[in-house]
Amino acid sequence: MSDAHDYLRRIGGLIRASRKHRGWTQAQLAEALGTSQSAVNRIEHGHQNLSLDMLSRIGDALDSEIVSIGHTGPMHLRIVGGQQLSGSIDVRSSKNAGVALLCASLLNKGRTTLRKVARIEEVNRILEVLGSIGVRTRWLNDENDLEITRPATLDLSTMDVEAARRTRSILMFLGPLLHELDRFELPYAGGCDLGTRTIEPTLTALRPFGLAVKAHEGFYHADVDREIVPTRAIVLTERGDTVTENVLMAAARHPGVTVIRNASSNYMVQDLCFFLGELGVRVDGVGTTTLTVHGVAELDRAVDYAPSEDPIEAMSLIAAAIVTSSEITVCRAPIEFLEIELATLEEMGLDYTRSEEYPAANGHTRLVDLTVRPSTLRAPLDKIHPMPFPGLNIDNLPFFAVIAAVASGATLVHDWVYENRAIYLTELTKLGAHVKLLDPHRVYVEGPTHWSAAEVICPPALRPAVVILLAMLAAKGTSVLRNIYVIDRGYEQLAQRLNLLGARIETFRDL
Ligand SMILES: CC(=O)N[C@H]1[C@@H](OP(=O)(O)OP(=O)(O)OC[C@H]2O[C@@H](n3ccc(=O)[nH]c3=O)[C@H](O)[C@@H]2O)O[C@H](CO)[C@@H](O)[C@@H]1O
Ligand SMILES: C=C(OP(=O)(O)O)C(=O)O
Repeated sequence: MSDAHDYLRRIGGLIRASRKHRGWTQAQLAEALGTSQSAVNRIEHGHQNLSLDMLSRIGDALDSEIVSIGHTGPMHLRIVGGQQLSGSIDVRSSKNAGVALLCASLLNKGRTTLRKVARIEEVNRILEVLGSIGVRTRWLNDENDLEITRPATLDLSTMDVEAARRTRSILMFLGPLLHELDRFELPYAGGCDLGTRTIEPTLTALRPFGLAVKAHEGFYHADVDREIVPTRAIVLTERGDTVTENVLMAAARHPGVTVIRNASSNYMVQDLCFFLGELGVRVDGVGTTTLTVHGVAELDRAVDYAPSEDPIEAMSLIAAAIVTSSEITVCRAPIEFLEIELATLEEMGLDYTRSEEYPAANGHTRLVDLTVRPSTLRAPLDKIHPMPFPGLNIDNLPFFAVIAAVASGATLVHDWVYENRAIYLTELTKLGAHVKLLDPHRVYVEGPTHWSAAEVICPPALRPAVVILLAMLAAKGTSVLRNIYVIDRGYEQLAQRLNLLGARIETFRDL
């Protein structure tokens, strides 16, 4: 086969996958392009030469950047650091609520509309999985509103296993699926590589709903015994987010009252509770560690919900202002989920102001605009460590390493949660920081740092990768950050949005 034909065949495959992802037939795509169904068929099989104009029209019609770019090699960033940033930036909706709500849409026989969903790779993977099992999803506009319509019966045999394996969120199919399938399989979950991330608490917590899971050869094999229903409160062995969300989703369609104790009250869990409320499932105790769910056997409503802003993105932007010594206003920051972080930063000497509070589109979450100004920071007296909400968020902890690097003095950052995340923070030494790994859970950071530009490959964990990017923004000269898929998993157009604040970041791929 010639190179050109192979290339056309690969592009055709991408177009076909993209079209199916949108839930379109060849005829529908043909109509959108003003061509015939047989032409689309030829394109998808690589039997038709494609002009750049046609490729970009297909990209527009299918809303797929991959097609308009036409190749899929890893993406990298080239950063000219040392620029001062300025201006204001809106925080987008959260990755973690986005993926939870996509999974929760499976509970609803009616149409689900989610407003301003983060258009990130993690969401794309779940959309691919949903599309592959027969769920129709459609981006409605440039605002990232998303419509989800599930079929009466789901066909798991056609699941896009490759997409499923790339996200940890696939675990959140367990709760919704146990209501409609007696037996099913899900591939092992992926996500950030942070050392062993157990799923045992999830399996234990779903057992009272009759779910038994055996892990075997890359798949979780699930069996549901409908005779078994919860008879007492479900006590979580860990106050985890995913486990809490799974139990909430299982309880939502269990006709009766389910009490969940030691529940996470973190931001994505709260968004899920509010969404369930819109679906007709009352959840008492939102924001506390005891949730009482008044389940309803059949959920069938046209539901419209706007997940709230991402506290981790807000923290990332605050950290960007701090390390580049810039004045930035971070608008729409969910203050309730940033209070400990801000109190800690205030103690370190951060000069910032916050606006009056105003409600998020979900009507519940409290937002503020935060203006962060250049400050001279000192290391905190005590170690910095995360706790379940309302503590300092574990996903915000890595940002304290790069902030500690610009503060004078020594800071101990203690990540007791993950077996293998702190280790990635030592990559900051490549940019001139003094970061010492004391043991797998603790790093010692000595500042202030004289940053120097470097070339680094993204560690396989989202937040540490962003931390490296922030250090590159601070380092004078040109840095290169390779393989940024891991960042795109959780942030929407981060480089482009930082550029609007005055950063100089260019995206490129290997040829
Ligand atoms: C899609 C999503 O929402 N992902 C978030 C979710 O992942 P997720 O809920 O999947 O988090 P994990 O289940 O991996 O839990 C995090 C880690 O904390 C440990 N642990 C957790 C709670 C506890 O009370 N004791 C304890 O030891 C777990 O063993 C695990 O090692 O929560 C994590 C912790 O907030 C966040 O980093 C992730 O961004
Ligand atoms: C750990 C994270 O994500 P995930 O659970 O998707 O791996 C994160 O958001 O930092």
